[in-house]
Amino acid sequence: MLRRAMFRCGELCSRVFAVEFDLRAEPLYFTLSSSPQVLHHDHQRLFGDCGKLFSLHVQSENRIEKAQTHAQIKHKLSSTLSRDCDVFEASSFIPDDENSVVKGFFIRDKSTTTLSEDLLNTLRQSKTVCMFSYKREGQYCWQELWSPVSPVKESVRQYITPATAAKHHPSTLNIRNSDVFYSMDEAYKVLQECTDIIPESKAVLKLVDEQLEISSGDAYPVIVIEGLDATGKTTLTEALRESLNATLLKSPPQCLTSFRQRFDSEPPLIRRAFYALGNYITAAHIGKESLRAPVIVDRYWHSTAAYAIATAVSGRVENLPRLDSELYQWPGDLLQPNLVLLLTVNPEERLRRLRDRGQDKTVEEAELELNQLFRLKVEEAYKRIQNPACIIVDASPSPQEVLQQVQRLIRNKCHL
Ligand SMILES: Nc1ncnc2c1ncn2[C@@H]1O[C@H](COP(=O)(O)OP(=O)(O)O)[C@@H](O)[C@H]1O
Ligand SMILES: Nc1ccn([C@@H]2O[C@H](COP(=O)(O)OP(=O)(O)O)[C@@H](O)[C@H]2O)c(=O)n1
Repeated sequence: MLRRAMFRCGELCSRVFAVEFDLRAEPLYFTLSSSPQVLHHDHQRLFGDCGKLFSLHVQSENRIEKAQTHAQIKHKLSSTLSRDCDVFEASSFIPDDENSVVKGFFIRDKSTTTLSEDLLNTLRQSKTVCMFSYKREGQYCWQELWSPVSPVKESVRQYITPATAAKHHPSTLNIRNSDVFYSMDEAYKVLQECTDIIPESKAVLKLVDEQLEISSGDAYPVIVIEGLDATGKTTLTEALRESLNATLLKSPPQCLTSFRQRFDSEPPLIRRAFYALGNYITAAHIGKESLRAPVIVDRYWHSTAAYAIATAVSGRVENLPRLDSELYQWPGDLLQPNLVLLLTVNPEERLRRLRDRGQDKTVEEAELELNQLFRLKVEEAYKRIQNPACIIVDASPSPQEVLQQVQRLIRNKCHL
C-alpha cells in the first residue's frame, strides 16, 4: 500500500517520474539525484522554459478516495487555471513494478498571476496530495517538496536526472483491479467500498446477488458481436436474432440501464467495476437463455477490457501492454462465449455512419486526433484479448452482405 512516507528521500530516489509532455511521443522520464545533472534537449523543453513549475501527486490508502481526489483535481485544474498554464498528466513509479504508480499532474505556469499557486495552496490542504516545485539553476533543475508559505523542513533538493524509457509504459502498471477486473469478487469489492458515497452501488450489488449460477452444459451456441460505436453491431445483432431465431442479450444488461449514467460520471476504478459486474449479470442471463435457443450478445468482456485498457493507457498504441501480457486474459470465472466477432470499418466510413446518426458533427480537430489515437488503441486491445480471441469481420459492405458473411462464419464455427 502507498503511504505518504514514500515521497521521503530514500523512497523518492528509487522512483522514476514520467511527464506526458507530448502524447504522440514517449513521456519525459526523470529520476532524482543529489548531484547536479545536465538536462537533455527534450528535458530542456519542459524544464528550461520560462514559468513556474510544479507537480502534484495523489496518494491514499483508500483507493476510492484516491480515485475521486484525482478526478476532482483534474477537473479543477482544467476549469480554473488560465490559458498560460500547461497541465500534463504525470506519474511516479518504480520501473516494471505492478501497482507502484502514483498518478498526478505536472503544471507549467507562464502567467504573471499567482493563480496556480493559490490553487495549489488550496489543494495542498488535502492530506492525499503531495506537491513538488522545480527550479532551474543554469543547465540544471532541481525538485523539492513545495509549500507556498515556507520551505518544508524535511525537504532536500534533488536534481532532475534524465532517465531512459521503462520496459513497460507506466500507465500499464496499475491496470489490474483498477481498470480491468479478472474475477467477480474484485469488481464486487470496489462497489462495496463505495456504498456510502454512491448509494446506487447497493442496488447494483443486489442485482448481482440475485443472479443464479447456471451451468451452460448442453447449451446452444453463444455468439458475441463486438466493435467500436457505429460499426453496425445493433444492425447485425437484430438481423441475427431474426435469422437464427436467437435470443438477443447485451452487456451491460437492461436492468443496469438506469444506473449507467451515474457510474459513467465516476472515476475509472468505479466505472469499470460497474461494467465488469454487468458482464456477470449478462453471463447469468446467457446461461439461462442458451438452454432454449442460440444467444447473440451485443458487447461483452472484450468491450469492457478493451475500452478500459485504451482509456488507462496514455498516448500511443505502442504504450499498450505487450502482446503476451496477462492483462489480455479472459477472467477465469466468467462464462465464455463460443464465438466472438469483431466488426471493423475504416475510420472514414465509421465517421460517415456516426454523422448519419446525427452525432460527432462538432468534434474539433485536436479532439479528432486524440479520438484517432483512442480508436486505434481500442481496436488493438480488442485484437489482443485471448481465450477466447475475436475473429475480425470486415463490416464495410452492405448490411445484407455483412449478415451473410457472419452467417457463414457461425455455420462453420458453431455448426448452426
Ligand atoms: N453494413 C452497413 N452499411 C452501411 N451502414 C450501416 C451498416 N450497418 C449499420 N449501418 C448504419 O450505421 C449506423 C450505425 O449502426 P449501428 O448498428 O447502430 O452500430 P452500433 O450498434 O455498432 O453502434 C446506423 O445508422 C446504421 O443504419
Ligand atoms: N460490455 C461493455 C459494454 C460497454 N462498456 C463501456 O460502454 C461504452 C460503450 O458503450 P455504448 O453503449 O456507448 O456503445 P454502443 O453500444 O452505443 O456502441 C464504452 O466506453 C465501454 O467503456 C463496457 O465497458 N463493457
